[in-house]
Amino acid sequence: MAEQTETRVPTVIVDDVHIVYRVHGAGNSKGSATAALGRIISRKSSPNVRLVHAVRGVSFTTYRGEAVGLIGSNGSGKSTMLRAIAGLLPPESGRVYTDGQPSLLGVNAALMNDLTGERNVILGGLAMGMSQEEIRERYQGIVDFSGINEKGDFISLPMRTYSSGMAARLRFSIAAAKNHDVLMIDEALATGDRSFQRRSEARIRELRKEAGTVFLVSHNNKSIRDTCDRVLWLEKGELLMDGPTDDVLKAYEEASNK
Ligand SMILES: Nc1ncnc2c1ncn2[C@@H]1O[C@H](COP(=O)(O)OP(=O)(O)OP(=O)(O)O)[C@@H](O)[C@H]1O
Repeated sequence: MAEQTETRVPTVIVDDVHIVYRVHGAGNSKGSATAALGRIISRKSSPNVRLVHAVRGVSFTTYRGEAVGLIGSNGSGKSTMLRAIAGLLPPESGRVYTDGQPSLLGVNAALMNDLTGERNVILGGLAMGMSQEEIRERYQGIVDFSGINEKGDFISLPMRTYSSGMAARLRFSIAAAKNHDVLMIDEALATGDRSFQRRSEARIRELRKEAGTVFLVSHNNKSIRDTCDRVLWLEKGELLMDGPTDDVLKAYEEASNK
């Protein structure tokens, strides 16, 4: 067997990435369907398209076993960056390389509100590529981890009857049931209560040990401090700082207190 080496294995390489949103119908004039069709045929862009340059020339590399926090004020480009890593947004220029398929776990992850929690666990598992067998094996673990049934049999009720915290907990539990190459969590921890936050932080540490890279977007500096060893600070779409958690949070806290 090959000897254990100290080489670091890259999981995500972001190389000078720019991301631009095109917002249609941003002007005052109304757009009709025929006008839009005419523009498609003539290949002219709409006069009312506004460009939002959300990420501006960001580069970094992450490695296996790292937990990386993304911080920055509202609208600084954190969620956009994660969506680009997940392959959901094409960069305007630059490249994103990933080892394996990254999974994005947002508080808005698509679960079906009219279906029961139970059905959503099964659908979520299938969507992540788990087999029926694996889902059956892990089902009880997912429900127990989420704590949804602590106050009664909620798992057999439709998701729309859940509080936003309960729904977020179930989303996290489904996603955390699988070992991910790259797991990205957008504010998921902020919504659970204290004991769930502790459980999910512990699970993030486990996921890290199981070889993946974890990204965490959060406005809660304590969550970042407790889970991440490296932090990227984005501001106005630019990478302002990239370094050890304590150094970056110190600079960030100083800047926000000004
Ligand atoms: N779908 C979209 N269409 C157009 N512009 C968008 C869209 N989503 C985000 N933006 C813009 O891109 C910029 C970055 O937004 P993003 O959501 O990535 O920021 P964020 O750092 O995650 O913010 P927050 O901390 O508030 O969640 C903002 O200027 C925002 O207005």
